[in-house]
Amino acid sequence: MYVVMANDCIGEEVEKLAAALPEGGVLLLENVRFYKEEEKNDPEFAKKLASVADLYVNDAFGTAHRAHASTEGVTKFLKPAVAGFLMQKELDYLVGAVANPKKPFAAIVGGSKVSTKIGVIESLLAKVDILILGGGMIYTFYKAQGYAVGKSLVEEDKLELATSLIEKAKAKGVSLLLPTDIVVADKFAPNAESKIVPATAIPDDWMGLDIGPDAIKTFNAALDTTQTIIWNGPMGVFEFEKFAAGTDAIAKKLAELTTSKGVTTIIGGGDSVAAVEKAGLADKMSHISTGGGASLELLEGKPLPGVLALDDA
Ligand SMILES: Nc1ncnc2c1ncn2[C@@H]1O[C@H](COP(=O)(O)OP(=O)(O)O)[C@@H](O)[C@H]1O
Ligand SMILES: O=C(OP(=O)(O)O)[C@H](O)COP(=O)(O)O
Repeated sequence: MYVVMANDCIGEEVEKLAAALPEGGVLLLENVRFYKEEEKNDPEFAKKLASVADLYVNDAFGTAHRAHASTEGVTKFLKPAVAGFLMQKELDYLVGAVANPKKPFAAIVGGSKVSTKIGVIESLLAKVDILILGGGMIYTFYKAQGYAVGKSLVEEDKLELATSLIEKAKAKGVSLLLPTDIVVADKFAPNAESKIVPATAIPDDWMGLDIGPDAIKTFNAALDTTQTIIWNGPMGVFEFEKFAAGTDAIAKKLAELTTSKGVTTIIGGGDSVAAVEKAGLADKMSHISTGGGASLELLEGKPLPGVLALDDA
């Protein structure tokens, strides 16, 4: 196959290379973000990008939440403007499976802070049967319930929100599961001292960095009852080997449920994807999203400008 790369994404050289492209050839352009006009969604820049093409296929799901010149502006100058195969798969899973899931449907939400996941938790609460929480955000939930959390990560200004999310789950009949035990560390370091404690008995001067073995057992038993699972955010500080067990266990469970029971498993981008890839289980899941921010916005129910700009099929 004839593939050629240009040193720019607009201009004379690009025009010449495009004009000389043989049937079936590929012209790869330089990164559009080297121009500030890209992120500003400058119409003149979008027009220049469009000038060498006849139609537009957007397969960059990871940037679909951005209204930039190459994702949104360019669609005003090229028709048809359509989704590529990857974009279609991302939308089928993240919109389709979540809007119309095989039930029971569980969501696992982790990661560092509750503040960055409020939208996704609230949106999923309206759809799931089971909501499993892990990662750094759980200490805000524990503190809101009056537990001592030692030096664990807590967002003091989100305590009321945590209480209201627990109440919302109850009102909607969603089974909200918080870990019953925790792996605590004496410092935030890969070689920290660690021990397993009940979630209700985190000692002063220690911090929770992973979910414990009882929590893993309970979470696994809940996941065994499901048909669809969506996962966003690691269960602990998985970058440190010593605190990766909870995240690895969830990754293994999802892989097993997908292959042996045909459960639909969707990994929603960012660090959870990195964790699944690190565990070598990426090809076992039903869908691994290529967009961190984009998948989160979709799961929050926000429209993506890069998708809205495309023509209906
Ligand atoms: N108990 C914890 N304390 C502090 N940080 C945590 C804890 N559990 C997980 N994290 C951190 O959360 C980060 C991922 O959070 P986030 O960016 O919200 O997830 P994602 O990228 O999957 O959406 C990881 O770097 C991980 O180390
Ligand atoms: O890497 C990307 O997204 P991700 O880190 O959210 O997966 C995309 O390129 C979007 O990046 P941006 O947040 O700089 O627009």
